[in-house]
This record gives sequence, structure tokens and C-alpha cells, in this order.
Amino acid sequence: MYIVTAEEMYEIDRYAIEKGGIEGKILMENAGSQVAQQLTQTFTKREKMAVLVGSGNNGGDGFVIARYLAEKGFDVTVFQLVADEKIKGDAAFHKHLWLNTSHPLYQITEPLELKQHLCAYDIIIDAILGIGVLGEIREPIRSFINVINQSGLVKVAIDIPSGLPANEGIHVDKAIKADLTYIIDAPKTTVFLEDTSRYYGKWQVMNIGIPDAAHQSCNPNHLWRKKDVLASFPKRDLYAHKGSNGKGMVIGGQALMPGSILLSARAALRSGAGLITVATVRENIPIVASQCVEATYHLLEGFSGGFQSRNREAFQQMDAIAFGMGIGRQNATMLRELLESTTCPVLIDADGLYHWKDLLRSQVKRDAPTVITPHFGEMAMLTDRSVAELKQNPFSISRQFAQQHQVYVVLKGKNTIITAPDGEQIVSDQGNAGLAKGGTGDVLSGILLTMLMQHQNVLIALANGCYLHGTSAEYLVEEKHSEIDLLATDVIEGLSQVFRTLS
Ligand SMILES: NC(=O)C1=CN([C@@H]2O[C@H](COP(=O)(O)OP(=O)(O)OC[C@H]3O[C@@H](n4cnc5c(N)ncnc54)[C@H](OP(=O)(O)O)[C@@H]3O)[C@@H](O)[C@H]2O)[C@@H](O)CC1
Ligand SMILES: [K+]
Repeated sequence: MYIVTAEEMYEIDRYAIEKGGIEGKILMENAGSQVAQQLTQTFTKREKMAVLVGSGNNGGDGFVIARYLAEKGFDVTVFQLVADEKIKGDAAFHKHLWLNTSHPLYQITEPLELKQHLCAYDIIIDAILGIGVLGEIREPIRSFINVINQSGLVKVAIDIPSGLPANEGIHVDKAIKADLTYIIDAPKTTVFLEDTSRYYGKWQVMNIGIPDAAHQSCNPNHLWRKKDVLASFPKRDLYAHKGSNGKGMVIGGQALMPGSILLSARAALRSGAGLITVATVRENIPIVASQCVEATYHLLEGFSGGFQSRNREAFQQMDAIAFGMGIGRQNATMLRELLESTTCPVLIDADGLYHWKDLLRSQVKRDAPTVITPHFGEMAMLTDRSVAELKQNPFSISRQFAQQHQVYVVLKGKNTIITAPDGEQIVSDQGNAGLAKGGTGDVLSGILLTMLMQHQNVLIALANGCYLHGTSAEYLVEEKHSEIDLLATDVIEGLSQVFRTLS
């Protein structure tokens, strides 16, 4: 599935019309009929529906929806919230078809009038503003939105809740708080931001027959789904041996922090790694080894004085390395040597990100992929921006950072944004609030490490890893846990069920 900005959606639309030969009227007909079909399955004929239309093509969708609902015998009325002359083009065409049905159309100019009418309805279909909204919301639409939000009725938005911008980085001035949004063709960027996602309520995407070539014409971001994982997940070779499933290393764990490295190692093994070596300090080895007997161990020395050649040899045998879980924040020497002496993918997480920030000024050169996995706080630290700024612009800040430093960025959150050094982005929206706990990031690092060992395409490896992690939490909460009690160790055990659904 694609994720689009408003500009990309208009470009896709233009391509479908000009190159695909599908008229705009037909796209509008498809959009409206698809939404109406969903509405007839979700609501009953006892519920009275008020379709509120504005001046643009979003309003045009509203006329089509109303026509289909009326044809199916639903009790539906259209309220036009703009002057007649504002309705043009395809929207005017579909308004005409609605008028031909001889069902009611009321033109409303006053908010109070709207309030009085709405008392007689159960459901509001919001087709007032779509992705063409610009700037501060003007009167009287602004007051109409207030009336709708205060109505207490079920609010169903078409394409986007009216007033909400499609793109990130725009302050939300005034918007409808929908219970449900039927998104046309592809989710818009604001579906995935913390502050704006709340306006959508539940959402569902309507396929309106736009050819895939139209989407590819503007190279939009992707939302990673099970079918993408199925299509890209490496198949286990019948004759595989432990070497062919990859050799990886997790480096981390100060004396008082054995837990993180243990979680990463176990998650890497559960994800199908052939061999995992835990590189940690002497005090941790017996603790971790007692709970992770499948791993081998490497005594990590030289925290204060750089690598010994013994260490380098071990690192150079690896297919991928994860660094930083529980390692503490002092001394970037070890990370520098690791990055400079290896040619495999290196993933940097947790405290390791503080070491990496120290190295940013000295421009460590690598030919192999480097992956960083910050949460919003860590990303704020790396980019010298505030968390609030990041939450408003996570896509553009990640992209700019990944391109500038030529790294893969996994920005962890409710919706995890994965960015490649060339700017390509994938969103993983699997998971739940049960993951907002200590240790789940270490588990993700372990899973990603194994994925990096087994897939040539780093971006796909990372997207698959995020899918496994989030889906494990989803299955566990559906079946035997809750978001309250779910622990990082459960997420590791839950991976088994996710893998079974992929085979
Ligand atoms: N993508 C697709 O393939 C398909 C897309 N489709 C649909 O088209 C929608 C996009 O249509 P669109 O471009 O006409 O924009 P849309 O938001 O309906 O109206 C814009 C008008 O709103 C007004 N307005 C703007 N800002 C305002 C403000 N601050 N405060 C107040 N008013 C404001 C302004 O009108 P004005 O009052 O200035 O004349 C402007 O002209 C899209 O979301 C989807 O639903 C489907 O039909 C099928 C195929
Ligand atoms: K809308």
C-alpha cells in the first residue's frame, strides 16, 4: 500500500486521467460507490444519514455516496454548505445526477440552521473538504465544523476529516474529529502522525481503480503489509546449515545491564539466526549464558582503550552486528573501530546512538550499510531538534538525516518510519501500546540483526523485522496477554506464531 502527500495524490490522479484514460468523473463515481457500499454494510436503514458537501471534489464524492445510499433504500439527505456557483466540474456533474433522483438537497448558510437540522439524524457523512484544503479554515466552514464536532452524532469522513491537512508539518487549525474515515486510494501522510492520526478515527482505504503505474509515477512511500512480507521473506533452504542462516553478533551490556543484550540475543535467535555471538563484559557472560544457551560468547575488553586484534578478527567473521544495547554512554572509541574495521551491516541502538553522535563530527567512512534505530527522544538528540518538531515532521526530518549521513534510519514509534540513504521510506504500523515498555527496543534490534543477515536489501530487511516485532505484540494481545502485562520477553516468544503465519 502507498502513503501519499497531497501533491503526490494530485499527480497520481493526473496520471490516471491523462495517461490511463480514466475520466475524473469515473474516479469520483468509483470513490462514491465504494464508500457507499461500505456504509451499507456498516450501518442499517434505521439510521438517518446527513451527507454534508463542500465546494471541491470531496463534495462531489458526497453526491455520489448519497445517490448510491438512496438507491439502496437508505434515508439520506444532502446538505450543501456552499453557494451553488462554487460547485463546478465533476462535482457539478454528480450534483446534477443527485438532483435527478428527486431526493432532498438543502442549502445551508448558517451554523445554527445546520445544528437544528442535524438533530434529526444519526450519521454525518463529511464530504466538506478533502486534500485541497489550504491555510486557516474560513467561515462559515469553521463554524460548521464546530457544530459537527459538538453534535454527538457518528461522523464518517470521506478521504480525510475536513480541515485536516494531508501533509506533515502543518498546524491543525480546525478539523472534524471523525469516528471513521474512508480514505480514497491511499492513506495520506497525516494518518501516521501522533497529533493528526487521532482525527481519522478508524480508517479504511477504498480502491477506486487507479492503475499501479500511476502510483509508481511519483514513487510514494510504502505502508508495509503482510503481503509485502510474504513476497520478500527469505525462504529456508531445505539443505541449510547454521552457516547459511547467518552469523551475527550483539555487542553491549555494561556490568549492571545484562538484560538488554540478553533480550537482543534471544530475539535474534528466535528470528532464525544461524549463529549468534554475544560480545559483552566479563561480569555479564555467566548471567546471559545461563539464559541463552544457544549463543556463543566473546569477552569484550577494551572499553577504554580501543580494540585488540582478537576482537577485530571476531567482528570480521560476522554477517551483521548490532551495537549499543545497555553499553552505557561513555567512550565512542569502540564504535569507531567497529565501523571502520567491518564490511558487514552494523546496527546501532540505544546507548550506542550517543557514541555515534560523537562520531558524526568526524565523518566515519563506511562502504557497508549502517543502520540507526532511535526512538523520538534519541532522534531529537541526534538531530538537535525538539521532540515536538520531530513529531510534526518525522518523514522529512528522517529523510533529510538519512540522506545527509548516508544511513538507514528506523525511527521507532507507534508508526515506525524506515528510511534508506536514498530517501525511500516505508512505514510499519503494526504493534500496540503493549510495546511501550523497557526492553522491547532491544528485542527489535535482535530481530533486525537477523533480518540484516538474511536479506540483501537492507530496507526490506528492516521493514520485515519491524513487521515481525509489531505483529508478535498484536497476536499476543489478541490471544493471551493485554497491553498492560505484555513484556519484551513475551514478544520474543510470540515470534513463533508470526512465523507460522508466514510459511
Ligand atoms: N485523488 C483522486 O484520485 C480522487 C479524489 N477525489 C476527491 O477529491 C478531493 C480533492 O478535491 P479538490 O482538489 O477539489 O479539493 P477539496 O478539498 O475537495 O476542495 C477544495 C476547495 O475547498 C475550499 N477550501 C480550501 N481551503 C479552505 C479553507 N481553508 N477554508 C475553507 N474552504 C477551503 C476551496 O474552495 P473555495 O471556497 O475557495 O472555492 C477549495 O477550492 C479528494 O480529497 C477526494 O475526496 C475523488 O473525487 C476521486 C478521485
Ligand atoms: K472530508
